[in-house]
Amino acid sequence: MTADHWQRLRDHAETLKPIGLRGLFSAENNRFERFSVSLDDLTLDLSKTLITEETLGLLFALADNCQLMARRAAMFQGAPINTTEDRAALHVALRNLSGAPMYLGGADVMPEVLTTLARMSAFSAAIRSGSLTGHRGARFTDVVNIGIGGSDLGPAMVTAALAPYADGPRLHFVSNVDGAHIADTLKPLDPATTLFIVASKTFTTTETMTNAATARRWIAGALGEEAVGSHFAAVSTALDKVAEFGIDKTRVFGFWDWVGGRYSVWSAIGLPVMIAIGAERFEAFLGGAHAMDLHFQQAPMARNLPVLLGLAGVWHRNVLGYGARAILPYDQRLARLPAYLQQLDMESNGKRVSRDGTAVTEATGPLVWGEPGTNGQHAFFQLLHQGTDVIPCEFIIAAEGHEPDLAHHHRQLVASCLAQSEALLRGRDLAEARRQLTAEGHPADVVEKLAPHKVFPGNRPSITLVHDKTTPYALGRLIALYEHRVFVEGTIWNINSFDQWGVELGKELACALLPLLAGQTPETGPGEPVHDSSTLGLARRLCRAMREESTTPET
Ligand SMILES: O=P(O)(O)OC[C@H]1O[C@](O)(CO)[C@@H](O)[C@@H]1O
Repeated sequence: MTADHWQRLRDHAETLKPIGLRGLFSAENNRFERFSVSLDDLTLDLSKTLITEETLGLLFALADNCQLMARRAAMFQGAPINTTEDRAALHVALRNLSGAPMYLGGADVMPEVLTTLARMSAFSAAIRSGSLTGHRGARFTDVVNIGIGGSDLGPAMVTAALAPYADGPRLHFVSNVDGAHIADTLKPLDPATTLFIVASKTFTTTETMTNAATARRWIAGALGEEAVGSHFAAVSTALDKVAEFGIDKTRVFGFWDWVGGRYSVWSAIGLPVMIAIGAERFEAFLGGAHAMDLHFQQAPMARNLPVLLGLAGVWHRNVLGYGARAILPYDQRLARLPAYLQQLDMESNGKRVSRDGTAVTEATGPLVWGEPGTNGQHAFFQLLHQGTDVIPCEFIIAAEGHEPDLAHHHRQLVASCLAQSEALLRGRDLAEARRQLTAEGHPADVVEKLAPHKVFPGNRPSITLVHDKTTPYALGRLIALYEHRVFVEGTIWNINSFDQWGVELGKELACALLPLLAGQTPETGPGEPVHDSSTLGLARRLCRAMREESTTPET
């Protein structure tokens, strides 16, 4: 019974709480050796979490009880584990560069995967070399990816992270339907040297279709309708819809319904990344993810990074009751990683019913948020250290930066990262605070007044991930680690991590509101308003101002 496993974990947690994290460190001086695990140069340090070997044993037993190994095998075997959409979740095939067969319903998907990859390589090489040009024969200097969610966050995050490896055209990403996004992006660009990639799995997403139509008008307006074909490419699973938009099929890169949007950066959705860094480095990125796939499949639980990271997440969420996790990359170029992981984690595991549709009995995905360190330290770390909620922090740091001339910056970055996790653990008690204030020469009354404010409770958990350098390979491996972590947690919670029904209702209601904002009277059902009075009131209020704005003559 899974309930017994939860109970054992909760009973065990009660025995650890009075000891606390600091207590564990005082009692054992080799926690780092015991609770950190590596895959090549990637080290996962769990020692600053409230765990012991017994904790891990209980978590492994829970994982066994939840059939983690069988579920993992089902994913790699292409079983339709996304049951509500009757689809496999076989994104791992996209980084299987060995080409060893991977089956979906008895058919090997690898030939198609490798063919698409080869087409992407040829296309990106032609753009990078300038052999494929715009309508007027000019080389493309700028590429604008139009997409949202998984069709934006992955390539945008990876392109920024791997900027030191970029030697192709400049990349831009437009996602928001707010006209400001595309307007600001296009302002400095020259239509003659700009290529658009319209990226949408479904090719129906309103934001993307609206932005794509605006981009199309921009090209047609500047270069003529006949130029459109030379300035657009598309990435989609809906090839018929792409054809309707008017993009030539030689410039369309497909992927498959067994690739979820938030798992798609490895597919043709990664085309902008390939254009920026070249096919060889893109393949290194895939190679890093593949190494993590093999590790996830082969390593025993006690050495398995995704299993350990996932179970630490479950321990924090369900047993210790922490509702959030902070993602803190000490790497400015990983600034979009928290946003990327928000979609990966929260769209996957923000669920309230089990796989069979019954209500879950345990809490599921936590709130995921974050910012790069050290900026976060000067903003929200106050709450992490002294707020009333405990938020487990996940620090990510490379041993080496990409700026050899600025090694002293990197030393400060590393020192800050380590100091934060140390401070969270260690804290500062009242006596220490008093001693410090006295040593600073404050009079006794000031010491008494200030000391409580200078207390840090400590005992706050954190996880640290370290690798040598954020190379394409290391980044691929890191993202795949987080993907599998989400899978491990979703398996323990017995939810479907691969659907996203929760995004639908808002989309439907937005469609229903559009006529109202265009000044039409909403239809009402028998005796019932279609919209609640707040939504209706706000819509009318906005509508009035919108019309006034649109009729205001330009000055
Ligand atoms: O690639 P598409 O089909 O435009 O979808 C974009 C995003 O929208 C979502 O469906 C959520 O609305 C995501 O799952 C997806 O990544």
